[in-house]
Amino acid sequence: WELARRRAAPGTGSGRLRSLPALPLVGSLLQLAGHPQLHLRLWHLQGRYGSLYALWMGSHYVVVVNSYRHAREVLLKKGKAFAGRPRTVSRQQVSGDPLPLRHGVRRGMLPRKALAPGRVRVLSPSCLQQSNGRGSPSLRCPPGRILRILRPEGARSSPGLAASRGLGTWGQVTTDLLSRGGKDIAFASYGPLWKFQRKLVHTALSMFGEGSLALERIICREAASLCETLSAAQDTALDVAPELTRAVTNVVCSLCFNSSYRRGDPEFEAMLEYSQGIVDTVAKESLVDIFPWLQVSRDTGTACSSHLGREEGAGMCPEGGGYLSPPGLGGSLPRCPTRASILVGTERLPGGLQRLGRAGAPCCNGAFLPQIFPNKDLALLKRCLKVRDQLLQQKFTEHKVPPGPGQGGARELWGAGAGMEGTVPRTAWLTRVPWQEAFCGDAVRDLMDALLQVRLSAENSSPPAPGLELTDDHLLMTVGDIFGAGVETTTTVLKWAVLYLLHYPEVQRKIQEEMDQKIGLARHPHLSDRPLLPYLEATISEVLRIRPVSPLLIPHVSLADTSIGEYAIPKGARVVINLWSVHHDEKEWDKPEEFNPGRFLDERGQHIHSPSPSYLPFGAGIRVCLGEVLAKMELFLFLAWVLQRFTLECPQDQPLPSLEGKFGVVLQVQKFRVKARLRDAWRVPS
Ligand code: HEM
Repeated sequence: WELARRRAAPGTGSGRLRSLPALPLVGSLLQLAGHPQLHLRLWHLQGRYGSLYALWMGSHYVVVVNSYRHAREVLLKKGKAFAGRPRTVSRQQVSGDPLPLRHGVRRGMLPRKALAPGRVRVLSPSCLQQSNGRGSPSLRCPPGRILRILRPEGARSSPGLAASRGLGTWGQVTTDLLSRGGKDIAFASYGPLWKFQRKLVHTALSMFGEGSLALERIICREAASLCETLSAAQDTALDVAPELTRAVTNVVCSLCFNSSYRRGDPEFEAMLEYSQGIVDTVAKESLVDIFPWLQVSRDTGTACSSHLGREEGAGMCPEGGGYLSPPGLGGSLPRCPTRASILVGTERLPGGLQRLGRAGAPCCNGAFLPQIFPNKDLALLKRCLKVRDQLLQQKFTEHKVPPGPGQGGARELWGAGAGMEGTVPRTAWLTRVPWQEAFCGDAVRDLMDALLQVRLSAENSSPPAPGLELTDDHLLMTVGDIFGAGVETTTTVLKWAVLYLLHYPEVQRKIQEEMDQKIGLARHPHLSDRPLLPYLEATISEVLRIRPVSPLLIPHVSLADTSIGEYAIPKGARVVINLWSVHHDEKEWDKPEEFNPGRFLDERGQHIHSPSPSYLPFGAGIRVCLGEVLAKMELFLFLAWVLQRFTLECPQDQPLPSLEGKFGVVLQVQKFRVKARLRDAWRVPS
């Protein structure tokens, strides 16, 4: 206990934010422990610390925002200053100076073969220790080659020091794995590349989706298929979760890959499984995120596109901690004794330079602490990501090589479903036919095509725009993001909506009455019916309020010294917006615990409006959800189609399912079954 101390929050006097007590190393973990619902714990803590307070997650300084006033300041007024995301590694280009070494060997003692050009090399932490803090760690390489070592942002020396400074930006191991170190949109740091990716997806979404009849047709096709399934399972207790997931997945799949799944497709089953694994493990502020050195590297590396399929370049995959053996190298890579290798093969740099080395992302964290604690969550996540990456890679390759006349494209070459249970197809064939030649940019059918086309035009324009270099990883992670962010969120909101309709049959009746009056039975609902169905719209809004699918948004990070209210917020602080608190604030909402769609309607019940500005289900400002329009289209059409035909009921022999969520990367619904009864008007008279 003598070691116990209160860490001082930054700022002075009245400008100092109240902070939960914190112990060295573990931070405020003891105050948060034992409560699986982090958003509720943070909500309750307001009683003692006020609506804006700080805490320590291990060495991370975290500011918790529980009120709309402060959320608005973070997201809207100072959106740019708070637009960062937690990161594990940063890219630091090497200068030419020798690496200052604290322990271990000096530069001259590095194995010579490790620096030989054109060779794959793996340096182990035992021979290369971290910098002692004097600038970027660097090594002088043979001419024309650059050795690059990545370190966590802000980590100047040891994690201990970072912790004592209090603002260590030791990052989210799980989200870094998920996004290959932030090469996606959701977890990428604010910067020109992130802006570029966001703009690309935004344009592609408007091209293929939002507002276009094509997307409405896709959603309606899936809604019809969902209704068929409900019809076939009529009067039995059905787990609707996989059906809703399939419907939403198919919309996103059509958008991203111009393809969809039938019921029972093994690829779809694999996808369901890996998605659940990711939801169960990512971004729960699990121990491995707080203490990255808790992870164990195993040989379960995920396929990293920048190394797969290249004749040159191989080594340890940064994401998975495993080794990749590319064609020609025969898998005979040296192993790092501590399995925390940091260097991998070569990578092209603009200007013909070759870059050697890539951090074993979270594996090394620049700290090279012994990795001795097994971590089940992490192992599960890596397994799931491996499957996801194989799938993404397969789709990616298919898009690069579209089917020629009489060909089934890449899928035919490798066989349908290839890659899911086996290994990712090697790209030896691709190296013979450069994708740039095979890719048919004229027929842009989906998001993947659109991204490839941008990439192609960027490659053709010389010199490439600085800082806007889209690698294969960026493309894959961007599409992966749309999948990750687009499927789980929308499906979860649909599940919550069904659950609330079971609890509130009078709400369901009112929606159906409204539909009967305004649409009738002679036609299907369309998007243009939205203004005609305000009660359905209000119900969707109330579901999004009472059970925000992303109760803590995605953590933001301050990019400069700034402030919230009168409190100083230092650069690098993580800012968590507790959307649960914002949506359940009694000062903003009348009886916030009550499910009452009517609160979103005007006095005449004909127009939808929010009674309080304290409503941010999609976030706001610079980092606002990219799929808000698409998600709202899906929620409206799926619910309208189902409720036009079916009445949803709780199976007689079962109690009403719980309305309590399970905190995770989304606020999950507990498993439940539902009976979909065909409404009388739809029954064919016998
Ligand atoms: C009902 C469904 C959805 C809800 C409630 C939702 C909510 C959110 C929230 C709260 C954020 C975080 C904002 C922040 O950190 O400040 C977010 C980010 C994001 N969402 Fe959604 N989302 C939904 C559906 C979608 C869909 C369908 C897509 C894709 C088409 C999507 C793509 C994204 C992306 C890419 C981000 C990251 C934006 C960035 O960091 O710049 N979301 N979403």
